[in-house]
Amino acid sequence: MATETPYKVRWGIMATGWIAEVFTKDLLANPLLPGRDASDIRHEVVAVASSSSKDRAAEFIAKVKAPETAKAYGSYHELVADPDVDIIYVATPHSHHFQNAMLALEAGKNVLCEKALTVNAAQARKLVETARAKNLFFMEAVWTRYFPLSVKVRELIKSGAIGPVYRTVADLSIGADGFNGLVDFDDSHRMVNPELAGGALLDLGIYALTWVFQTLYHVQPEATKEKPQVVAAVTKYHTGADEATSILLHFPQHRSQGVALTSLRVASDIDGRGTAGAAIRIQGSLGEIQVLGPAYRPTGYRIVYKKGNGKAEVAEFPIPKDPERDGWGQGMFWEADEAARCLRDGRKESETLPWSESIVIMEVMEEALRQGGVEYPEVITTDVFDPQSPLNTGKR
Ligand SMILES: NC(=O)C1=CN([C@@H]2O[C@H](COP(=O)(O)OP(=O)(O)OC[C@H]3O[C@@H](n4cnc5c(N)ncnc54)[C@H](OP(=O)(O)O)[C@@H]3O)[C@@H](O)[C@H]2O)C=CC1
Ligand SMILES: O=C1OC[C@@H](O)[C@H](O)[C@H]1O
Repeated sequence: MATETPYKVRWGIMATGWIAEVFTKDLLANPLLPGRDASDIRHEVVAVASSSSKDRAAEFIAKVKAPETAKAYGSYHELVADPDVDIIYVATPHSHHFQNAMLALEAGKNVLCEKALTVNAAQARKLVETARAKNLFFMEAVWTRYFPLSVKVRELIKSGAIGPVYRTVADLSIGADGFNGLVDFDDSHRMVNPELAGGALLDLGIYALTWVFQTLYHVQPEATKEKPQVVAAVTKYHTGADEATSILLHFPQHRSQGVALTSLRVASDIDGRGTAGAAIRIQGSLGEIQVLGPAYRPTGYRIVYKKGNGKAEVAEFPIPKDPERDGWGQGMFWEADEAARCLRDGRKESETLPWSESIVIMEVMEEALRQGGVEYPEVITTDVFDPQSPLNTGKR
């Protein structure tokens, strides 16, 4: 039997922080491991750029054990100009995403951009317009959406397994109270620093919204797609960023409601052992799906039926670990595989997280932050692209 030659995608990594490392190691993990079985595509890391220095990019390449042939750049401008790069993974703080993703798109590069996609909806719309005009692939890197578990949950909902879904309650809260009025992040840290678009909602609440959206909005038929009405409660931290945000989402035509919660101080999983119960409950009239584990990296689910006599169906979804790469594997490779397949098939957006849905989610977050009076500086909220913005040149 003839074997298909895998489609090869050449990645350029923009930035060298925490998530850049996690994602790049996932790119380098064996795609054939059971549970992933991606025999049709291959990822290559061909270049890495750091706005700090070329040395930092070189250190990153060595640290993640990328091939020695990978090029190290000391600027984002050099990376986007590299003709050997097919797609750029933007791994800067969300304050930078608009300018950095525009830099790549304007240079004719496909883009996978970390969450939160942008700081506001106007920036997200501008990126989508640019990708469309330039016929480029563009996707928000909400990795959770591409987990086999998420795929299965969406299938269960569409098949009517728990009846019509009327409510989803989802929480991602990390228990980082400092017990001194502060939280466990310095004021300069991107989690709470308004200059880096800090705050619980854009960083963590987006995962709670991901569960509300993929269970209540994504599954709606196209003909009756309905944006939610939004009511939010926001507690501001002394830096001006939100430390806790709770959002009620109402889809009146579909008679459904979502509750998306996030907090830096309390925890979804207070003892780290799941004793507090599922942080995500997808509630239908015949039963409910309880998603286990953190909202960003769920580990399994339990389905409890109304007439189940107390019995629950439980399914676990382990993340494949690569024994040849120090047991590495975080589950970010599934989104990378989706990006690769989109490039191979000439698709410019992923059906799993279409451009229009990323924009609606940004609209919801913008509205919640507006209701809470959270404001960010002009340099990170503008939707005017400036290749020489300090966000692109790294001049901090
Ligand atoms: N999907 C997921 O699970 C996760 C996603 N994220 C997302 O990834 C993005 C980056 O987060 P994370 O990796 O934790 O952040 P880090 O602070 O660890 O890294 C960000 C990198 O961006 C570059 N950068 C450029 N300008 C600045 C600046 N002014 N301040 C700080 N860094 C700058 C730096 O790389 P260099 O100097 O090389 O240019 C830096 O190392 C965020 O949008 C976050 O929401 C984060 C964690 C998990
Ligand atoms: O995206 C994320 O997921 C994991 C969290 O720990 C992290 O703060 C966040 O950025």
